[in-house]
Amino acid sequence: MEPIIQVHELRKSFKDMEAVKGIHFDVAQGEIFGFLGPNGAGKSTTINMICTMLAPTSGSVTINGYDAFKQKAKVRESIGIIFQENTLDEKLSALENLKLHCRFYRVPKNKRAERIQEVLEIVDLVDNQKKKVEEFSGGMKRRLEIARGLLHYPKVLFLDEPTVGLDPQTRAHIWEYILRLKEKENITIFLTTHYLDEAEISHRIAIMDKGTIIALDTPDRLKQQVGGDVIELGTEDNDAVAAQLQSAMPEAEVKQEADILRIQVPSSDQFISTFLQQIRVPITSLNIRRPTLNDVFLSYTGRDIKAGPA
Ligand SMILES: Nc1ncnc2c1ncn2[C@@H]1O[C@H](COP(=O)(O)OP(=O)(O)OP(=O)(O)O)[C@@H](O)[C@H]1O
Repeated sequence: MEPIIQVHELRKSFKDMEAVKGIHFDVAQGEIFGFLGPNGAGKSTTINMICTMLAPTSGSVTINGYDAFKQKAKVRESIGIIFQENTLDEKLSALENLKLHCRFYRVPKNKRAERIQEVLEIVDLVDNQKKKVEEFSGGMKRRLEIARGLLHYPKVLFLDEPTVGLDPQTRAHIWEYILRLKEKENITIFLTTHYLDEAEISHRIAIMDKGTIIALDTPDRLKQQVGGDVIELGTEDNDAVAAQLQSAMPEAEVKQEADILRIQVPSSDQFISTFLQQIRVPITSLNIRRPTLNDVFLSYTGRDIKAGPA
């Protein structure tokens, strides 16, 4: 089957600043595609081009078989976008918001009522449809936005930080709804998030940095590529231990974080059997674990995903 999104040699310059430097990737139909990167990496610029909102400097994007730069209307019919900021009309009810959007997206008149109830059901808002949006909780507003993004039967849903600012329980619920809709409508999901535990849900993850895609694979394979074990060590003199470690185990990747050393090694065995005993300063904490997506992110970008621009 043809990929639903095909991005080829895509570039964008703002004056002499090249924000996107000739990137390539495909997204398969029905895939959850995670798109990660530190602030300023070029993610929004890329998404805006894919969604027809920004003209590229060069390159091509095909969505659902349509050229994103020559067949904008067709592409817009094929996609739903859930922005970070609330774009609902707070003075209207949920139902009125959805009706308005149906008109805007030209959902056929005879299908509107049925489709509205379908999407309300997916996000569990049937009983609240007559309430004004200003009376909704943050989680309910997000769910309504997701419902609205689905009204016109899009093939691809762009979710930009779908759960930002929500509490963990509401975040978990939003994900239940997103997965439910994936099951019901076999939609492709293009996801950006700064929550790496949420990115785990992706079939594949692309990591963008400084205008290029620096890694693209399944979460498991990305973690395998980082490989080995991650040791988090706190001592009373981290600087001295870091220097000692660099000469004793040159293969170890050592990063100083707030009050710990984050050490990546092919295997923790040697570290435990020899190095740990050589440390002459008191150890305050020790944790050994397998790499997480955050380690993948750190290893590729050199930054924590929650950190600001380099
Ligand atoms: N309209 C614009 N004019 C000039 N420079 C821009 C414009 N839009 C983006 N940039 C620059 O392009 C680079 C990429 O920005 P972009 O917003 O795509 O990054 P991002 O990965 O989405 O970051 P964030 O996670 O913070 O949203 C940044 O250096 C940004 O300052």
